[in-house]
Amino acid sequence: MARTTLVTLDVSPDAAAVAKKAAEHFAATVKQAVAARGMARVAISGGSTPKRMFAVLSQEPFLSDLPWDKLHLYWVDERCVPPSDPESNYGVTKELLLDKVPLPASQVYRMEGELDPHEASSRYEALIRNTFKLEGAETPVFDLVQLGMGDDGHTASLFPHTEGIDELGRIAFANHVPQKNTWRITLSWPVIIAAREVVFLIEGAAKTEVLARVLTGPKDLETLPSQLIRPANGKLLFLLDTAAAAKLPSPHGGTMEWVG
Ligand SMILES: O=C1O[C@H](COP(=O)(O)O)[C@@H](O)[C@H](O)[C@H]1O
Repeated sequence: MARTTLVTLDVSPDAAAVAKKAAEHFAATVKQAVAARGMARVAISGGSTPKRMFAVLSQEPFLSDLPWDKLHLYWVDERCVPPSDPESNYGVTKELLLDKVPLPASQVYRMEGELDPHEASSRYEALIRNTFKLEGAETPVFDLVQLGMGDDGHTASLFPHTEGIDELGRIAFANHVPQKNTWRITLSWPVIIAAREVVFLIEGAAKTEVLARVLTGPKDLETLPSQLIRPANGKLLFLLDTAAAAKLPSPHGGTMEWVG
């Protein structure tokens, strides 16, 4: 059955402005979760896009203003490399954010990219089960999941035409990505869409075409895994720069109904 998602397109003039918006949205969501439930559980992505946001979050006003002691930080996906590798999503976050803010190390839950990917993903699933105190087949509900999108339409480490697109039962799993000749560790899309708040951060001209195809083109989940992200709460936020938004029906921002 087709579902309608209310999509909010928030378009900023450049990448620096997107980073500021993303940091403000992160902070507001964390504070709201802490007020409601006493803690905030956030899953962040890697790649290049969130780097500027990490730098913004590591400075004032966020440095003093965020309830860092109540934040529990997880990852959406990880590359199969040690944390010291420049490709490590955790490593990048550590350098730009974690080393600069008073977030307790015991509340930072990284994916162990240095291990065998199957073992690492099983350990991550167990860690999520334990920290969320899940029972049976319960799905974890993150307060915020931040996503990026590759210029091939992938999100998290759900790449086009990979087996991970069909993974419904796991919380985290190892996905083989033949086009990159590598494995990745990733949350499954049913876990991502169960979050209370899901946001995509997307910028740059390399993403213009693919973003328009994801939001306005025919449904093709195998080719465009980002189309899997239709949150259970029926709403989805895109923080974009003008380059990425250029081929959308409302390139300056607004709302749209995404039916599929
Ligand atoms: O490989 C990845 O790519 C996406 C997008 O990355 P970007 O460099 O284009 O921002 C990212 O969201 C994902 O977490 C990452 O592992």
